Amino acid sequence: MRSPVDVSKFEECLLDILPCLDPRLKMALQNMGFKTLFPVQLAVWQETIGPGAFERDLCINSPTGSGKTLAYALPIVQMLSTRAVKCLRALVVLPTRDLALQVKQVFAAIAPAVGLSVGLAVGQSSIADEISELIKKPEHEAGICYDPQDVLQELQSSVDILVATPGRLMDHITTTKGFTLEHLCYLVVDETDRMLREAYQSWLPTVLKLTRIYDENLMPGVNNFLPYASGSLKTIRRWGFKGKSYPRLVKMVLSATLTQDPSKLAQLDLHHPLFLTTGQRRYQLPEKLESYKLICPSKLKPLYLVAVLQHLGGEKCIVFTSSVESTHRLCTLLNFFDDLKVKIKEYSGLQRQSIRSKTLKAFREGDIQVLVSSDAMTRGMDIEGVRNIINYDMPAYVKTYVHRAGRTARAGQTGRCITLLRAHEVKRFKKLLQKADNDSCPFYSIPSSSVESLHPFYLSALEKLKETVQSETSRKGKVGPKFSRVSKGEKKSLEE
Ligand SMILES: Nc1ncnc2c1ncn2[C@@H]1O[C@H](COP(=O)(O)OP(=O)(O)OP(=O)(O)O)[C@@H](O)[C@H]1O
Repeated sequence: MRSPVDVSKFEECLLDILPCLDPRLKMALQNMGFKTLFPVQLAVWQETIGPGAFERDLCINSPTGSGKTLAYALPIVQMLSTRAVKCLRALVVLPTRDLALQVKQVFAAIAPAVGLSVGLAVGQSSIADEISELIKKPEHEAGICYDPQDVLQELQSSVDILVATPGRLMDHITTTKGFTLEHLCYLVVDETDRMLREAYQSWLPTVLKLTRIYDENLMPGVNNFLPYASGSLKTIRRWGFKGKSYPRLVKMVLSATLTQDPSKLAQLDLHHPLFLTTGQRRYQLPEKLESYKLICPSKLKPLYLVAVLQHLGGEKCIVFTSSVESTHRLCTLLNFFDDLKVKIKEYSGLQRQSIRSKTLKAFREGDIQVLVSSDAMTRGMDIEGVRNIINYDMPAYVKTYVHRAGRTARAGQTGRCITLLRAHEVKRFKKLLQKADNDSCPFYSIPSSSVESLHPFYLSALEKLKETVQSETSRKGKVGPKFSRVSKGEKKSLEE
């Protein structure tokens, strides 16, 4: 960790000259429209398929939109392409369903080219449906009675690679017959700093325990986690160097704001971790991102926002607020501005997953131009064509700024991030940006006439909002609108 690899020293590399790339994967990448590997992808390739040969665990800190997903997906798929027997060998864990779905799509674009299958465990469908996707049952002849124990022995994984959220992963670990991590070779923890912050039913210690040596004398109780880990195929892990088990579970941990705190990283039990980072700073903004600030009086913030949206003229845009409540209220209010000729929807952790997925699809396809979002959208989401980010509420931490702003200016594209500030926030915002090595944040200017002309519409929109809030309140029975029954703790995690 003390001698990091500087990813900024790497250049993009043409697929044609990338050493050792399986030609089937090259074709799959070309079908995705990719001609080169990005610097972080080349750096990881060197440490995995290249001379590094997966000998060390990798900690990858690289800006948003720099292509971290393919950086880990490609070497894993290439390594597994020679596997003889299908079983679960790679596990990728992410904090949210939408993010897991996105990562699964990247794997699904390359893995079938070499005969590998990818599964998803996120709770999007019923557990029964998910199990039938993940576990293959033996085919038996009708009319013959089989010993249930034998049937259990024959359950097999239908997937080689699994992309999961921690909650559903734990469900499968504890209850799904035939689901085993015994053969796992690769573990990826994406958005690591976010994943380490929450214990999620001890998913990480459980996964690590299940991938070490199963020796009841040395680890009493380990078999309690393995009620159904059976099957005729066995992966024998032995004691290796310094008491580590062999074959070793290779780990890759990544984020655009990866922690370097050893006490936090220690939870991952990394093997000679190698740190790959871009430049000197922990917080790095995308090269072609332009940051702007817009100072406005507190009461007139919605007006300034409407003026900015008009100014952007229907370009795809995400507006971030600080909570699920303000997301809902702001989105409702914006929709009362009749002459704002853009389609606006909300996206927050408080909505049902089906609604969120529908909104996301419409936004991806361009049927919605503006998404008002809580921090549920902050991390990882990759949506083509988002050219603008607006921080309606100033982010409290530089990390939040980095992830929010990082929804634009991805993959070398340009993008802008406009932050609405009240006068007293300006100084704090400047300090926050300095942590991301950004001293240049000019004022975003909109003609005062465009704000003034909105006043009459604003008053009537506010009136309508008041009525809506009242009717939502009475419909829900009690205090506030639809969030009234969510506890403070729950709200915090929903906002993430
Ligand atoms: N080699 C490549 N050539 C062209 N485009 C690429 C390549 N690799 C990745 N991309 C594109 O770059 C975009 C960003 O990739 P990805 O989502 O993996 O970034 P990230 O570093 O994980 O970002 P974040 O930190 O926000 O999660 C995606 O749209 C992806 O399709």
